[in-house]
Amino acid sequence: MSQAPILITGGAQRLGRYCAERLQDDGHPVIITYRREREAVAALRRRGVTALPADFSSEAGIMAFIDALKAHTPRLRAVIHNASLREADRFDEQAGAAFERMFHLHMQAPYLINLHVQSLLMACSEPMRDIIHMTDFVATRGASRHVAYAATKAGLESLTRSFAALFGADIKVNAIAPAAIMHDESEVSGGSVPLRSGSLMPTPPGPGVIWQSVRYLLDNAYMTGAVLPVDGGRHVQ
Ligand SMILES: NC(=O)C1=CN([C@@H]2O[C@H](COP(=O)(O)OP(=O)(O)OC[C@H]3O[C@@H](n4cnc5c(N)ncnc54)[C@H](OP(=O)(O)O)[C@@H]3O)[C@@H](O)[C@H]2O)C=CC1
Ligand SMILES: Nc1nc2c(c(=O)[nH]1)N=C([C@H](O)[C@@H](O)CO)CN2
Repeated sequence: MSQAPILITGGAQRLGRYCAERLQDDGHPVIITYRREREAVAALRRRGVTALPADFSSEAGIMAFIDALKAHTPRLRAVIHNASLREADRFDEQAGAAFERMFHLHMQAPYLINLHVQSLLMACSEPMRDIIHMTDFVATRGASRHVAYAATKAGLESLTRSFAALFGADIKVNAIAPAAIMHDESEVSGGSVPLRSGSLMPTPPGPGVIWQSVRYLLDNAYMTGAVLPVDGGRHVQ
């Protein structure tokens, strides 16, 4: 039987795209989600990646994606919850809506998708099945200018531990908590000066360090409920 696919949400750019391409290079069938049709999505399709449209900014959008996913495949090897929106806090009438968007994306989507894909993961006959949550260093530390973002990422980190306990030995559930991995175009005005993340190590390292972490978690049969701090040492500063 051919290998079961690996789903990466928000896999059309940056970290998600890099990992989608490496997983495919390793022989895994890959499914990504995207919101906006564009050349990057077409290029991934040309490589043989399946691209499913999904907008996780509402419960209805999340449930519509789950239905589309179940119609597309009867089983999954892994789910990587990568889709994310890092909105700065607002102090106007839009503050609640911004929080709600990040709640839906960082917490409700992983929660509902995990509950509904349990049967797809259990239909995978390979030795291991995985869920990986992309959280953030600030989930633990907090962030004065991204309060809602950090709080919803902290919620995702809690979901990691809860789902690990719920799924036990059947499905491993782990998180990766990065810091300053790639330039965020909105933060680098003009030049290409690397972001100073305040970490002990030179930044930004690029997406390869996240790919190494994903590969490690997929291959390790004895890890669940863990959060890997891929942050250049910031968590000890
Ligand atoms: N980059 C970094 O240095 C760091 C990243 N992280 C985390 O790692 C992960 C990957 O980071 P990065 O590659 O920079 O992420 P991006 O900011 O590039 O976002 C990834 C994808 O999220 C998707 N997305 C955004 N909103 C929605 C939505 N409402 N519904 C569905 N999909 C949505 C987008 O898909 P599309 O554009 O196709 O619509 C986008 O391609 C994220 O979870 C991020 O929080 C954590 C710390 C540092
Ligand atoms: N969804 C995203 N989350 C995060 C990003 C990003 O680009 N998209 N970037 C970071 C980095 O830490 C960067 O902002 C450097 O400070 C955090 N999360």
